Amino acid sequence: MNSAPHGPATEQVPAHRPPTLAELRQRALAAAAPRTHGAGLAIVCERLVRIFSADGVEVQALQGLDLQVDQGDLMALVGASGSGKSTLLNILAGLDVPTAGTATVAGRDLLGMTAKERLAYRRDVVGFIWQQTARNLLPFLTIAQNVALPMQLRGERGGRARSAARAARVGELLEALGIGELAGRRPAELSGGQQQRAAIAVAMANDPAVLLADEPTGELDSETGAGVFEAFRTVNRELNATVVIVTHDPLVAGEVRRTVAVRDGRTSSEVLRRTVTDEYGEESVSEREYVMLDRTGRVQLPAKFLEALGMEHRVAVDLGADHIAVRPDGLPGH
Ligand SMILES: Nc1ncnc2c1ncn2[C@@H]1O[C@H](COP(=O)(O)OP(=O)(O)OP(=O)(O)O)[C@@H](O)[C@H]1O
Repeated sequence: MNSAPHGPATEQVPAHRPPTLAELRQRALAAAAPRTHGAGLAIVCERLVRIFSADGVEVQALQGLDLQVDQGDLMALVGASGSGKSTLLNILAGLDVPTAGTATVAGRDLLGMTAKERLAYRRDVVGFIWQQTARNLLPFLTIAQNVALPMQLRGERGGRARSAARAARVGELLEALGIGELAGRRPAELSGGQQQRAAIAVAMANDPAVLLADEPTGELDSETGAGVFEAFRTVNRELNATVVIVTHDPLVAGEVRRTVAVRDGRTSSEVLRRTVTDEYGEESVSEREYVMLDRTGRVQLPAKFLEALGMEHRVAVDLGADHIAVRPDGLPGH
């Protein structure tokens, strides 16, 4: 998991001697120092809770979710149906407000915004792409007009120079997404994949810091979906957007550097991928699985690991020099 800088680092005191007064003072100062919380991070969620009440029944869609996303990251959020992915995405998009916890996107505190600030946040700081292709674009406007609309809604005056700059931005975005020649068409005259790429252009119109997408390839066949995913890669790489994609699509989840799994309203595990080059210059992708460690020291071990070793109820833990070993209870010698 990514670590956020939490104030000045303190020196570790060897276990065999008690800390000196100077060391204790240094620790106290470090603890009291203002936290550079969120520096270099596009998204920070801590103990995020969202409770829905429907027909007198309470549903805890998010149950203390923690998530940090680096600026410039391209990541996938996966998880079973009902695990809380869309609830999280709606909160990050400013469409819903959490019941408790903290959520910060591009330095904006999502719990402390006025209605006016929330509107500006949704227009300027985040871009959102829905699964339903028809929901992302206004059917009676051309693709170019759809992309220009968020810029016009900013309401900045500036006459001809401003209009020319907007038109140039529309052209650049459509070219970058490979649909420049479709600028004059209406959404119904585009394929599903082209509509989603146009939706990405609309979401990027005001140059948001974060792009959020809820199952953007869900209605597309895998080849078209791969093209749309490539468009996300382009805006991430060339337009510096941090991209978070909720997906069931194994193709998308397998292609991003980081995949975070949500289970029962919490982030439960994640996979980080990096390309490694061996001594013969051959490139391969190395994958490593991580689990979240919460403030009280709880970790949720991957179900497939527990099943593989038949672990349940109680496990034996041992402290090693640089690791903690978790073994099935009742192994001989443990
Ligand atoms: N507006 C709402 N009112 C009541 N309950 C809700 C509401 N929105 C979501 N829920 C509940 O919250 C839980 C999480 O739902 P959410 O849509 O976030 O899951 P999800 O992981 O996105 O699922 P899916 O993959 O099926 O879209 C579910 O139990 C859902 O029924």
